[in-house]
Amino acid sequence: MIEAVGLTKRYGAKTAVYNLSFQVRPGTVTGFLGPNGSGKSTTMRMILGLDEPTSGHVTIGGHPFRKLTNAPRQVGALLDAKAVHGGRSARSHLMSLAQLSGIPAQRVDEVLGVVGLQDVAKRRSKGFSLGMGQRLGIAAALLGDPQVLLFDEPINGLDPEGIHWVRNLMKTLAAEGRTVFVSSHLMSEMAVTADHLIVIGRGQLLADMSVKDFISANSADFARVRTPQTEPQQREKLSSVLTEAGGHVMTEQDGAMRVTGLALPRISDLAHEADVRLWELSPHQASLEEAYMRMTQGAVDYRSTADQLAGFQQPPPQPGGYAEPAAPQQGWYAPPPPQPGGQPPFAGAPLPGGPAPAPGYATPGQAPAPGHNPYAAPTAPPATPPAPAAQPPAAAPAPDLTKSDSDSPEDAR
Ligand SMILES: Nc1ncnc2c1ncn2[C@@H]1O[C@H](COP(=O)(O)OP(=O)(O)OP(=O)(O)O)[C@@H](O)[C@H]1O
Repeated sequence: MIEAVGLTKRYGAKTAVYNLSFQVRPGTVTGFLGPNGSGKSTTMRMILGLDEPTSGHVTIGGHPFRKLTNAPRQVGALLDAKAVHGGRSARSHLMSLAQLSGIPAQRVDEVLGVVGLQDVAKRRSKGFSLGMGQRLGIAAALLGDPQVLLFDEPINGLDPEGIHWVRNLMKTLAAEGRTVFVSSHLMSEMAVTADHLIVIGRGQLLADMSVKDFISANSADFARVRTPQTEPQQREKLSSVLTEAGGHVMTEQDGAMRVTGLALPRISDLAHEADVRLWELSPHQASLEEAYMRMTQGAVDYRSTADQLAGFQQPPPQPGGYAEPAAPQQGWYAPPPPQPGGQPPFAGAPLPGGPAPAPGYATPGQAPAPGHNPYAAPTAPPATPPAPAAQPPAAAPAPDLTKSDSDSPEDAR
């Protein structure tokens, strides 16, 4: 088991990870999710003893990584697939790692087979594609047949077949009782790979829950209902009627109502009885990706200016309910409001910008709901979220045991 307690890492004025506490248990795939720059790699480096926490601590099987005896046999990691001497063949790279840890040569051939690189084992890795490099990195992580495995964005650069393979590999490793901790910024991928999720934003814990709980909290069907924008009293009237009838009504950023607990025909009948005109009544299912984006929207460091203009830069969710928009905006899924002449005002991709986090989640600066994380006692986060670094990150290198001054052809054995 991996256990982090109050883990904090500062690089000068930049707080990369703040007061992070979680457990990663054996026998499950735990997804580590967060937007770019949220602190996933920094956390993984601290787990692997490559970065020293500013405060707090993290252990593997009860011990700090650096205190583990023959660590490569206990913990395997893929942090940076490019941390390979390009002049060496895949086999030679793995052989050098194996020899450093007293692992027999036979195991090198085994893992080459597991990752499907046996036919290119003698080719120099500098000619490898991104996907082949990822496979070689995964082979290196598996070399010591460790009980604990960490993978930082393992599906980067893989084709669909490769992604499918990584997904199954993670599940198989977990089914063997191993602890599997895998980072990603793709909720959709983690939903089909992981059993448990740890979500961070700006270095802070946003959620720690099973994928099952995440799905049940976020996949509910709902109806999107819109009344004429010019007549807000119609919306108020319908909202009261729907609530009285047992529906749950929330207001989306663009002023539409998100209604759960009532079937569409019933909503239509109630609107008709209340003499309220509808501009939209449509069925929807909240997507996991949407829920994840909503959860992390206040914690995204890097965002396209085009996205900001288009409305990604919404105000953070309001505690206890959906934010009331200052002015009607385009919704996530909805077709544009009817225009004179029937022309949509603009065409474009659906825009996030959304409602409050689902129950059980924390907004940045809050601890997640109790019951999900044993450490989730309310904490006092920094008054303002840590600002993005002025400089691009100077990522600490993964341990590269393969560096050599030689780049001779003999290396490609
Ligand atoms: N050595 C360093 N010196 C200064 N700042 C750093 C250093 N390493 C990371 N950071 C900063 O810490 C923050 C977290 O970075 P980290 O690489 O851990 O995020 P991440 O979630 O892994 O991002 P990504 O998904 O883009 O890989 C970033 O703002 C980054 O700029």
